[in-house]
Amino acid sequence: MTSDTRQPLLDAREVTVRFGGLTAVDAVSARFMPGELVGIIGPNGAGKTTFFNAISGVTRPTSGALSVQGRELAGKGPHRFAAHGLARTFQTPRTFGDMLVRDNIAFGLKFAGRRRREYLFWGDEVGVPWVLRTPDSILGLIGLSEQADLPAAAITPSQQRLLEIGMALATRPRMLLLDEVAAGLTENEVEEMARLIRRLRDELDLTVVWIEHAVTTLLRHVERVIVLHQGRKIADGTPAEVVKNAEVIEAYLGDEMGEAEEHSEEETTA
Ligand SMILES: Nc1ncnc2c1ncn2[C@@H]1O[C@H](COP(=O)(O)OP(=O)(O)OP(=O)(O)O)[C@@H](O)[C@H]1O
Repeated sequence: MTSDTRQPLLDAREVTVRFGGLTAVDAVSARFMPGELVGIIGPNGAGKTTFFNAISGVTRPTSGALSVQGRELAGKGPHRFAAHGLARTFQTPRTFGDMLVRDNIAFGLKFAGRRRREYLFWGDEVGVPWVLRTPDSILGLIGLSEQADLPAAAITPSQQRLLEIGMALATRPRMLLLDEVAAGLTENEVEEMARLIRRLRDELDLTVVWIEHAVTTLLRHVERVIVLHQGRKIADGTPAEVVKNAEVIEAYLGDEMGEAEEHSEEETTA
């Protein structure tokens, strides 16, 4: 891999999270550069969500360092991470069911509006990309315009996931952490979701980190993938590199990886 001398948007160094005697995340280091689309995979219980929780301030790491755009944030709460441009989704969408879809987005925008001036990445309101300015423009971006006036509880599970992404975008982040946003979706919906994620990254110049169980889909859409196993990072590279990694095959073998390899070969020969 070529070395990148720019400042990472997020730099995790030797991050460890222990729950009693269990080490859920074991000295994981990873750098996320501006504009990158990175996947995180690993078997159940590998520590993916716990790592996400650590890098978004939801869980305080037992040890290790975390800097966001050069600012040291390990030990700070989720609001500080959000104020520095991180937004995330959760495995179970956290939308407000009684509120209208549009008002759920407005709630996120209110948070962005309260952010202290020094943390405004777009300089000022005028610099905010137009697609992130109003609830309706955000709903248009994620394809939920027609559902704007429905209570959030009335929309389908796949639309709930889109809404959660919309709420995260409303905070006008620089980095978007997606935790299994394709879980429970049909194959077509998963592909649409993947296309949306790429488009958001491209149009908004976001850094996106995406955990997903649908490994084959993930590997087709990300440029880099990190593999966790028993809390440790066992691989970090392009999808083509990772699917050939002996430790990954051993730890995470399965039809999924074989299938993914076939796809990545198809793509490189296409
Ligand atoms: N709050 C907690 N208290 C105690 N143990 C926890 C807690 N959260 C996670 N764990 C444990 O930490 C380990 C890593 O869990 P984590 O949810 O991060 O894995 P994961 O890779 O996201 O798994 P999955 O793919 O099933 O979502 C597991 O053994 C889990 O049981």
